[in-house]
Amino acid sequence: MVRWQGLKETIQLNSSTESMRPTNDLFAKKSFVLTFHKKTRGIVTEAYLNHVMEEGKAIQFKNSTRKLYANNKSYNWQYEGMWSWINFEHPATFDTLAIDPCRKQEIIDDLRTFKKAKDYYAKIGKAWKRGYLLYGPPGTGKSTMIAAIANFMDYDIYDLELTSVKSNAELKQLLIDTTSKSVIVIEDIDCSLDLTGKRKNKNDGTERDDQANNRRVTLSGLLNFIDGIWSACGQERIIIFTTNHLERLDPALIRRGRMDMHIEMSYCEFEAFKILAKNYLGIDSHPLFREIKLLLEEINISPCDVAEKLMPKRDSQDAEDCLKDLILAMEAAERKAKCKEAKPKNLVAELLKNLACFKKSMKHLKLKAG
Ligand SMILES: Nc1ncnc2c1ncn2[C@@H]1O[C@H](COP(=O)(O)OP(=O)(O)OP(=O)(O)O)[C@@H](O)[C@H]1O
Repeated sequence: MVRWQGLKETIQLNSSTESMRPTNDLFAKKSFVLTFHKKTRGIVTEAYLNHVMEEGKAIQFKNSTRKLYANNKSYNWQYEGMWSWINFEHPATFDTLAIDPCRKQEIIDDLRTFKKAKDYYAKIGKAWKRGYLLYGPPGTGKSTMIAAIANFMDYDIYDLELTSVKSNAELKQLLIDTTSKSVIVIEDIDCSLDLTGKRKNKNDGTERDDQANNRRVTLSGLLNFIDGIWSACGQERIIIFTTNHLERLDPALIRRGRMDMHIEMSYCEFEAFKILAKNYLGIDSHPLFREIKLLLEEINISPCDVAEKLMPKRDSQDAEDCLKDLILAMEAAERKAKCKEAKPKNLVAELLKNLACFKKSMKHLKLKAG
């Protein structure tokens, strides 16, 4: 039987010992006293205290605020370090993420397995890291997924802006300066690195030929970043790429082993809609759900656009008003899509009409000439 007792002692600092602090400051010193029977000394001082320390560290890590890092430009490293950070306080979780529930469970299972797999990775001789490729149209939840993963794993996020990195050597330095238990993210990877070898300016889309200056990040530099020998310098890391254009990525970059899991973030389907309705309106069902289900089967609407409609815009707007707003928006989108589809048909009809007119005139001309 052990007994813990918390002690709090108030100490007065004097100016000679703490010269940087004002005199007569009062500080509280906290400690704990552990009392146990001498028969249990062996167990308490070894197994029990070790267990308490381990648990304490785990709780401290869980409670410590996670950080969101961004890379600094290299000419500032001397003053600012390689990465700047702010507290990471994104509220997204897997509960609030609107994707197909089976897919969601698969991702959660994968992350859980990864977290426990230190010995397994050591056994198979691989660095303890995993790559995820998130692809899909804008507003389908790729950034939200990254936040949910970081929250689920309790990891810091390193948001790597590739267009600010001048060379492969810099990229390696940045990698070395990241910590374990982290998610390293390169968003919109197709916009940051042209896989033919030229990099693009993210803002205006123009190409910079950095090769001439020998100052560029190349595909091989990036491949080394993901799984070269330096990539094993940290433990327990997840690397995530996002893109709106999967087809623009070099297969070498996204092959299994580099990007282990390819996750498609798709337009809103009914199961995802139900998660959004639960989050935004607090409802599991409604008579209008049937109509919404049918519309979702017909049109492509991003979860981002659905979420926007489900958000009440004024106090008097209830769940039904929001659902009606969503239906109106989807009906408008459906009409627009039908109009687009109809246009080529009209063009063909127009062409056929013109052709008939042309034939008629030719016949007329021939008759005249005859
Ligand atoms: N699947 C989703 N689940 C929950 N919320 C979502 C989802 N998709 C989009 N949202 C909402 O829409 C907003 C935009 O989504 P997000 O930034 O994650 O999309 P994205 O796919 O990263 O877009 P982009 O490709 O333009 O960067 C989010 O703030 C979130 O509120």
